Amino acid sequence: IKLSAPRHALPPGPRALPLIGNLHQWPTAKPWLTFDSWFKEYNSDILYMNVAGQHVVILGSRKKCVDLLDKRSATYSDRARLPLWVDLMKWDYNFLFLPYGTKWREHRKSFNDYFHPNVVHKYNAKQTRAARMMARRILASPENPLDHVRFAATFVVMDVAYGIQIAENNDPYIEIAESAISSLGLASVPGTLPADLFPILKYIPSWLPGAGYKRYAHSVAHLNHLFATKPWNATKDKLAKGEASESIAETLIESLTEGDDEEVARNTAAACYAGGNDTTICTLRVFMLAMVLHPEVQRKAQEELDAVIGDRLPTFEDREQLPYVRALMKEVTRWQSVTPMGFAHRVTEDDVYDGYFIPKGTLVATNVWSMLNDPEAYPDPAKFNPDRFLKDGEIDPNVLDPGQAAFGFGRRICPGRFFSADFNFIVVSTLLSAFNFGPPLDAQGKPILPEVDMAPGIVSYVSYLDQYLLLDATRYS
Ligand code: HEM
Repeated sequence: IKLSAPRHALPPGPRALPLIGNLHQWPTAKPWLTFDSWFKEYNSDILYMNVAGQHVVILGSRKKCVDLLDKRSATYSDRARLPLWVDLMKWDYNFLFLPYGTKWREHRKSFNDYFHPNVVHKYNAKQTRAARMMARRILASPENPLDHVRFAATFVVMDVAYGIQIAENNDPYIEIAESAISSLGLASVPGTLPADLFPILKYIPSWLPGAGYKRYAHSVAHLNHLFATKPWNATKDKLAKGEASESIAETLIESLTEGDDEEVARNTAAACYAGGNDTTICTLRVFMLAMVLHPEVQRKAQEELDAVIGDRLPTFEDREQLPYVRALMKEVTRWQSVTPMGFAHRVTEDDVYDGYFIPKGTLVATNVWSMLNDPEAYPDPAKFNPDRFLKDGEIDPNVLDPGQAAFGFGRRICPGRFFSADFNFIVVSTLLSAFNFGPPLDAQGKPILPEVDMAPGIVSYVSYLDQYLLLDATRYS
């Protein structure tokens, strides 16, 4: 007699209904907060939901993420099948969306060649130039500093990727890229769009009522195609004329040999903008929000900058001597994560973990917010407090670096994190050296403070910051 293997239970979670499972309970507004409360309610840092037939596991601790996504990465590194984004919107040039396999591996390897921690220093000169350009632009028109920060983040990425120096206004590449990127705002978390949950929907003809999103998806596909090809072809043309300046695209094009398929090379350059632009801008928005709300932190960072570098603007050589600024950046990453649910992985084999069954095809979401707000790792987690990372004036190695959760896990961990840390350092230290951030004042002279509100999205951003942010340039000389 063949005995069947003992059945393992699925992880705990809300009770499911027939057919739709937990679809009706899937949280849409700030899902990371709902999941955090469920971890407590079910007394478990691993939860299970069935979203209309799709298995979803939500992890709420770093240990669980490391155990599964790092240690079992051979089976936990796939991505959700996202037909709307990948097949219809043609986001597949961004390897974030590619399924685990040869094509993803080729893209990842090619990208790593240019973003490895040992090579990113090559971009420091371009990053410093962009930060200084930003400071000059703010000085010339301080009304909306966020625009200048966005410009700097975009300028540096286009310069590093293609050697293209974008125009100050109405740059054609940026118009294409921003329109395409904004389509990502359509969904809150991967798997929540109708066509992602029900792949059959992608076959609905776009003229049917209710299928407006499909028409929209076609227009995004066109923009995505233009974005992946236009700056790449422009670099090729310049190279042919001997006019190309140093860039990742230039090196990639030069290394292509007759008959090579250009796709991986072209997508490597395009992924710099696609992966890095919004995340960087949103992180810098969190920084500015924190400065408006916490003048005492701002003052402390400025005192450190003044003591270490005096009158000039900061450079990368100063970084080691600026522990408070480094701690401040860690706290920005932790306090309001711009990727509060990371980016879901998919399991490619049935698995058993901690006595629970995790079926093949499960989407594994990482509730990064819970990890970065864990009071054991970070006491009084809601408080913005860079000092939590310091001991005797130096970075305390015993406090968990928030980057250990904020940038994801395993083989899919963010490959742009070293570049991002460099750019954010030079922008933040330049801004703090040159400007004071503060809120506007009401008629009685009282500060009008912004709310801490992170809008849901694949990349979450601080809402309503613009009208609460004032800069004064009295520090600039
Ligand atoms: C504060 C800045 C950033 C944050 C918080 C961030 C966060 C993330 C996260 C959470 C993931 C998914 C990891 C996972 O699946 O476990 C990811 C993937 C990725 N990031 Fe970043 N990122 C940032 C900056 C950047 C930059 C500057 C670049 C490019 C220069 C970049 C390029 C990518 C790419 C290409 C992937 C896809 C990796 C893959 O699927 O194999 N990111 N990032």
